[in-house]
Amino acid sequence: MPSNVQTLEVETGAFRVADEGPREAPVLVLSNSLGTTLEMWDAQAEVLSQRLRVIRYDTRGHGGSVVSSGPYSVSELARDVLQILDALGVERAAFCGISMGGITGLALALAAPERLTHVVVANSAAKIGDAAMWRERADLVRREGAKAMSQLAETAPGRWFTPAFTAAHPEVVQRTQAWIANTAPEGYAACCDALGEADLREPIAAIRTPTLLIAGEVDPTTTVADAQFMQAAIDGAQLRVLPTAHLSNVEAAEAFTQALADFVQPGAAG
Ligand SMILES: O=C(O)CC1=CCC(=O)O1
Repeated sequence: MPSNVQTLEVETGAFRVADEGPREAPVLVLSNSLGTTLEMWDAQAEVLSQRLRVIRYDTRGHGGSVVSSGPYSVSELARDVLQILDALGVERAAFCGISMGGITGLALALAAPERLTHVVVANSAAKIGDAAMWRERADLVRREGAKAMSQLAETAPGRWFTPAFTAAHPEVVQRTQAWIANTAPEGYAACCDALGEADLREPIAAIRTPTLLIAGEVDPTTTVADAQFMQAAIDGAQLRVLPTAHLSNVEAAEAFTQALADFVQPGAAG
């Protein structure tokens, strides 16, 4: 469970932020995936906030953060991160994002490399899916509202987890389904707009921030091949593949936390 949760009012809106761990420690920012909230990072925050200052936030359109009307863009999502860091007086941080959070990390590493010590891009891609699919999903959610969010929640386990994990951990899976079911339709749709428009396949070659890519072996959405493409494009990027589907930080929480700690600050996971 997150502690020290606050609503931060910044120029670009109000953001629900949890800020945990020693004030003077190096900072790690955690950024959620589409249809989830900062609670998705509970397992990582619990361990890593022993030695790092862990700042997590609900992405625009999600959880308790601002739901402005769309379309959003990944540049806008990256700008929100900078506003949050500015408001908290943080000059430089390591950034770890999953899926939508991962492509936000790529945009951040391109727009403001001087603010990042490391970037971890999990279960993501330089281009996620295709524009037509995201347009269809955004249209459906805008048309059907809460009914579409319930449908997306019902089908989420098939995208997010392996069948074995879903069968073994129904209570964890149900908790994640509640996040998406409760996401504001316009916030969700506006993030789909951002994903449909984002194509960083060429720009990422300019990234010089130390980069770790994490992929899920059987992720149906952002594949190992997507991660290998990024690894080939980004100088020195490392790649870890975990035995998971899309939400690798939930499905393989311990291994994910260890990989993140080993990269950002060896010893931070004990
Ligand atoms: O479709 C999903 O739910 C998976 C996903 C795609 C982008 C993201 O952040 O999550």
